[in-house]
Amino acid sequence: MKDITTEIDQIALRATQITKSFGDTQVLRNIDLFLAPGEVVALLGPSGCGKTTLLRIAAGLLSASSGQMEIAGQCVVDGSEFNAPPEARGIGMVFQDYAIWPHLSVLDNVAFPLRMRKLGRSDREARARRALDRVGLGHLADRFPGTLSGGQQQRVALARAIVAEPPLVLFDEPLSNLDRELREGLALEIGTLLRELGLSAVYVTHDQAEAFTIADRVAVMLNGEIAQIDAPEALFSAPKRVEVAQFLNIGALVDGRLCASAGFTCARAHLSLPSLAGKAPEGPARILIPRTAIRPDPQGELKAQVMRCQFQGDRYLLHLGLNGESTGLVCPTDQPAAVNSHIPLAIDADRLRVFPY
Ligand SMILES: Nc1ncnc2c1ncn2[C@@H]1O[C@H](COP(=O)(O)OP(=O)(O)OP(=O)(O)O)[C@@H](O)[C@H]1O
Repeated sequence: MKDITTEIDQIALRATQITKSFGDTQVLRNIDLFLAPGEVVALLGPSGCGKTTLLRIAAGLLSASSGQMEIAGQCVVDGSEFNAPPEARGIGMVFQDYAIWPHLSVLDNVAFPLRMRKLGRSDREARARRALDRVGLGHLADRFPGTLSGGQQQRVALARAIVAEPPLVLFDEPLSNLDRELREGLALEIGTLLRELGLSAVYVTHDQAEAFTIADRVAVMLNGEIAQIDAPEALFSAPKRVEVAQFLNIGALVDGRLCASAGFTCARAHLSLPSLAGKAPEGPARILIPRTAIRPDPQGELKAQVMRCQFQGDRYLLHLGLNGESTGLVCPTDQPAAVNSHIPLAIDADRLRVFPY
């Protein structure tokens, strides 16, 4: 492997201009990605956007068509010619299907990466027990995987991935085979564990809540590109592209016009927002009204139509539309509202985003 000794402590992963094509189809387009040590980045995107392909290139399970990649200062990918094998990368991996060996005990499964590194038996076992304790499975060390639940098997895979405290752990939709409640709990635990151990990780998921629970930064992948990478709060408050706002379902997108005197107007939605004057060049524009920017107000400037009124036990959630079209806007209330009635909403102009065409 080519050894790049400079910056070894500053880089967990650096991908530069990675591309991947299968035949004539390009599935990754010029991916740049940087992870500092101890950082957790989620790759979030719809099915087919290239998340798993990028992760498999980082794991050494797939070669890139072009570009470079370094892990902990070592070059592991250089164009299509050089692709270091997975075992030479020193990374931990957790997959959707657990990938633990049924013929080995839980303890031996977890100790396996240490055996590959030729550690002595007592040292291996002590470290494997510590890793199992960390994931709450110390009492199951002597059991075999076939006797464990799905959630427990995934904890074994997690313990095995962290036992050698690798410079990078790769997760490929690790929770998607588990039921929702278990998923939420385990996502929180994985996030906490990674932070306690100071491990760097790339975490592939198509579940927003999971990505936001686990990651310091979330890379939204669309159509083979990283459309935006930011902290979860920044993605919501300042999506850089319409497509990112749409994918994250942040709120309603309204098409209209911006002009210097009148601000933003949309005749179809009977909407006029003078405060947006000067926020972007004059001309056709699209604004994003985030869910967090609206609240019911009798004097409100936006008249939204109630498309659905959903009882949620402790409150009602109104699903709102404009001109008979669903918008993605929702509004919690204490009182139910009739479907097709109109409610006035006040808009917090500071939270609006303008996307010029
Ligand atoms: N070995 C392959 N040969 C041809 N095309 C492939 C191959 N592997 C993946 N693809 C295609 O590359 C694209 C990206 O696939 P990838 O599995 O990376 O997507 P993904 O974002 O992880 O989706 P999902 O969330 O459904 O797993 C898809 O269109 C897929 O069909």
